[in-house]
Amino acid sequence: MAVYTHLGAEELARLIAHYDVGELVSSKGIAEGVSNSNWLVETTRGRFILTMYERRIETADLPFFLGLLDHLSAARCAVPRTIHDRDGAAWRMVGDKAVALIEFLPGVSPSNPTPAQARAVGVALAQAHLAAHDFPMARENTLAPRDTLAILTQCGAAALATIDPHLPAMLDTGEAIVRDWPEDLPQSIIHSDLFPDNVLMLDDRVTGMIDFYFACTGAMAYDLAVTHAAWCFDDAGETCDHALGRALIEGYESVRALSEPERAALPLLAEGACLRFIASRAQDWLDTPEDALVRRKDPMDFTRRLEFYRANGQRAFA
Ligand SMILES: Nc1ncnc2c1ncn2[C@@H]1O[C@H](COP(=O)(O)OP(=O)(O)OP(=O)(O)O)[C@@H](O)[C@H]1O
Ligand SMILES: N[C@@H](CCO)C(=O)O
Repeated sequence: MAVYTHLGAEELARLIAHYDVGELVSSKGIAEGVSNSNWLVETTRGRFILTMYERRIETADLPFFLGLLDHLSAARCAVPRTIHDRDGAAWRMVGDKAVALIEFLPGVSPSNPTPAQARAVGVALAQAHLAAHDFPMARENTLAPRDTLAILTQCGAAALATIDPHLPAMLDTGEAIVRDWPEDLPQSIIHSDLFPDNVLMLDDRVTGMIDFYFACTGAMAYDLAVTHAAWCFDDAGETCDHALGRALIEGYESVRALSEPERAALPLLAEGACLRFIASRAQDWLDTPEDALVRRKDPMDFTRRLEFYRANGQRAFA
């Protein structure tokens, strides 16, 4: 369920007429995703994704997010471009909500990634990091470890314990991560949420990295660590698939070699990545009623990953 707003046929046709994309033929709400409303729109000229920004995304950030898509796709990265309207605008308002028309890319998100697919994702991520170097805009990471620790602190130990008795321990672990966090690693614009469901693939080829709505200025090795945590475990985070991890990093380094400090920092960066998903999932869990239509994501899937990185250090990446 991710169509929060009803868009009538006439309203949609009027909206599409602002773009040079032919006439509206059909439209279908897309079930996947939880943050925005998305439609697959077909016109006489092709297929497009129409996104309506519902919550969490500030309109003031849209020039950054949509400009980044255009910048990366112009550099031939596997990223959809934004379709601009006849006046050149990357987004329009429908009532009080911003909407953007995005290039449709073929492909499906892998549910059981193979090493060849993980390698291809590593390549695509490194290409995006290099291509984003000359993107002229910046955006602060609002989910850095100190922010995510603040989210957990705000939830409070008692509320966290209602999710799982082991969750409050993450408050102390989070303190340690914040204390040791490296601030001087090489930076670019990073995706920072490159889970398999944000990657479209055809066989072993990445056809699209999507959902750049957490993209920000940050350490490139942190983005690789996020991707490792997101791709290389079973859903519950109980087992790390080292072959996937090796393939991911090998693919990344085939385009951009990691420096020694980046390699040395990977375990801690991965802990910070886990902390970020523990915090956002815990907050969403507490904010979402049990009987809501949206399935709540379990923060404990990432406490297990975090503990794995803590216990294994560099061995997690061998
Ligand atoms: N450019 C695209 N080309 C093809 N399909 C797309 C594209 N963008 C999005 N989709 C489809 O729409 C679905 C939802 O998109 P997305 O994940 O961006 O939703 P969201 O609500 O913004 O994200 P989330 O809830 O994950 O933060 C994707 O799973 C994918 O199937
Ligand atoms: N990809 C994230 C959701 C976006 O913050 C998760 O799985 O928790």
